Amino acid sequence: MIPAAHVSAAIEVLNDLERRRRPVAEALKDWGVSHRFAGSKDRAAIASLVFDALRKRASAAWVMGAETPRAIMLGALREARGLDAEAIAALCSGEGHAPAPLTEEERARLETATLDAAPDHVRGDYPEWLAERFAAAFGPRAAEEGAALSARAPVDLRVNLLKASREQALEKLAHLAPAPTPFSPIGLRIEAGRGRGPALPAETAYVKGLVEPQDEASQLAALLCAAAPGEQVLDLCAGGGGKTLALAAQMHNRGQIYAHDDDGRRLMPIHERLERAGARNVQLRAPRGKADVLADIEGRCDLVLIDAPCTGTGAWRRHPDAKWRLAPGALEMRLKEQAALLAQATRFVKPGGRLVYVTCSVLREENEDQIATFLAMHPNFTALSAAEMAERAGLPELARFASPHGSGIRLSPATSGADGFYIAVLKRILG
Ligand SMILES: C[S@@+](CC[C@H](N)C(=O)[O-])C[C@H]1O[C@@H](n2cnc3c(N)ncnc32)[C@H](O)[C@@H]1O
Repeated sequence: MIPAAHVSAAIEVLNDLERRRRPVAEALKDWGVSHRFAGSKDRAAIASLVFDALRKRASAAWVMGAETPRAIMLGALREARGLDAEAIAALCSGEGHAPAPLTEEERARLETATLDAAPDHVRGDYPEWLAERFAAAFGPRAAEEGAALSARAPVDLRVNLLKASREQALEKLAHLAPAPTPFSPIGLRIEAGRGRGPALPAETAYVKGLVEPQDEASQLAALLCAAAPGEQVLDLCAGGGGKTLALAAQMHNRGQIYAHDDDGRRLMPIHERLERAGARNVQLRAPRGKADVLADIEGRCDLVLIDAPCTGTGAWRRHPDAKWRLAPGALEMRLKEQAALLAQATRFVKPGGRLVYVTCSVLREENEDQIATFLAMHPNFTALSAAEMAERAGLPELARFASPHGSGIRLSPATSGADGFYIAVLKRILG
């Protein structure tokens, strides 16, 4: 397929998404099934165009003065890919499988339209219903933060210290040109290209468990738990085990991690990941009907981690379709789940122990506000300052990311180059 045909195919997929309102991965898969002549490189090129269009949907539509899939794709070629009107016109020749030629208006808009008068949610490419919440979280930097959340994410890897040092992993992956991550002392970063990312599952360093894909912010969230060898740790929302594995390495396989999730299916990948990583201090505690599978660790944990279900607004670089599918009802639901999890977690923290609350959301309601409400209702817990959190983790430079809205640390692509994350460390007062 020629590049112009990729653009036509991307417009088709965007049409499908608009009509059927379903996840982008499903729409791309179906397109591949019904166009079997397209090879894997073509499919990757089309996916990349669709993702760019979703990243820049609002600004592209503003530039083009229309919200049709074609308008969004054309606008995104300019906004996400930096193509000028001439280059876009060359793609839209109308010949063969190329998109129809540009109309006069389309061409004029691509040549002259600007975002100067656009509201923040358009310049920052986030849904209008979140405009007030972004303003509350970021003030005058809302558009800048949104724009950073709509850029491509690099591929970050966490080096598994159970198996290798960062220097050794760097050497083994030298052909991918990784660089050390700026804040995580155990991270490697492979900058985002336009095509498919590195084929990690085929890398020996991955197969042998020397590295795990994990965004730097997620690595830092685990590091801020400051789990020590020998501790008793409950990972209450362990999911696929990203943080569990990071904690196991931090603890040098000593002590015990109990990995739980109320959706047992989510825990399934953990077995294979633990094996590959050589993590040996993890007990899975999957739900078993009505049984209280965590009863024996009540009041015994040095650390309880809540990697909470959230809106995922901080991870939009990786899931650009999710931002347009997110609905106010989902936020309400996540807020209730988070409050319930915080209350539930208190049962397991021993006096003097820590409760670490993490989200990949940038919204205050899910972060600082949630913690403020919790603290007001639980006077036996107190929040560590950002400086204390950073110091305890041996990462004093993270203190600069102290939240301006309350306790905890806030990371975001615009400020730290990593995904949007919020981390609060609460301590249970002795006695
Ligand atoms: C952000 S994900 C966890 C990601 C995981 N910790 C990692 O690092 O890969 C949130 C998880 O919380 C789980 N969850 C939601 N409500 C829960 C509850 N009430 N109790 C335990 N887990 C819950 C979800 O099933 C989901 O797997």
